[in-house]
Amino acid sequence: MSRFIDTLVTAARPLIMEVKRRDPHGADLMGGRSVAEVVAAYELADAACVSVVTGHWFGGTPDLLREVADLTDKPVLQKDFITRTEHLKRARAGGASAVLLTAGLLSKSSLANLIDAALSLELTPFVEVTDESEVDTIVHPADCVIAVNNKDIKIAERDTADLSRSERMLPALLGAGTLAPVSASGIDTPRTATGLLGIGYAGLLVGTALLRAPSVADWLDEFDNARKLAMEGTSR
Ligand SMILES: O=C(O)c1ccccc1NCC(=O)[C@H](O)[C@H](O)COP(=O)(O)O
Repeated sequence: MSRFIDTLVTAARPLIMEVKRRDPHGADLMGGRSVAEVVAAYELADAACVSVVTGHWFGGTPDLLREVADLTDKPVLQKDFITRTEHLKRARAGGASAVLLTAGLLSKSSLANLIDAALSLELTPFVEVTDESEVDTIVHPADCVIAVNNKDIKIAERDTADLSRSERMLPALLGAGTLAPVSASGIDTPRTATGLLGIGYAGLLVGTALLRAPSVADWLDEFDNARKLAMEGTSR
C-alpha cells in the first residue's frame, strides 16, 4: 500500500485538508494568508493528508505542489487535470504521494493505464467519480482511493454540492473493493462531515469550509465533538 492511502485509512481523524487559492467562482480563499500559514494551520490541526489544487481554474499553478510538499511531511495529493504518464512523473518529482484521476474526463483505457502507471511510481491513484458506471471502470480498486465528487468538474464545480450522491454511491464504492472510500467537495459543516464518516466513508476531502472557517481549530473541535456524540449514540 502506498503512503497516502495507508495514512488516510489509519488516521484517527481522516481528513484531507486542501490548499486552494480560489473557489469555483473566482473568489479568493487565502484571505491574505500565505501558503505557509495555511499549511501550518493544517499541521496544527493534525490533518491526515494535504491536498493541493494546482489546476488554473482554481488559481493554482504547477509550482504550488512543490511549495506545499516542502512545507509538510504529510502525504500530499495533487489535484489537477492529469491525463498523461508525464504528468504523473512530474507529480512524483514535485513531492506528491497521490494524484487525482477524474474518471469522467478519461477514457476507460486511459484511466486503467494511468492507474497502473501511478501505482508503479508508488503514487496513490485518487480516482474521482460522479456516478456508478464510472466505478466499474476502475482497475486495482483495492489500491485506489475512490472519491465521490459531490460537485461536477465538467462545469468547473459551479454547481451546488449534491451530498446525496455520496450517500447513494457508497455501496458501489465498497462493492468495487476500495479500502478508502472518500467523499469530496462541498462538505460545508462539521456536522455534515461527521454524518459522512458515520455512514461509512473512510475519509473526507475538505477545502473551502476549512479555508473560510474563522478558526480551523474551532471547526475541528466542533467536528470532534459531533463525532464523539455520534459514536456514543451508536454504542448505546
Ligand atoms: O475534481 C477535479 O477533477 C479537479 C480537477 C482539477 C482541479 C481541481 C479539481 N477538483 C477540485 C475539487 O474537487 C475540490 O477542490 C475539492 O474536492 C475540495 O472541495 P471543497 O471542499 O468544496 O473546496
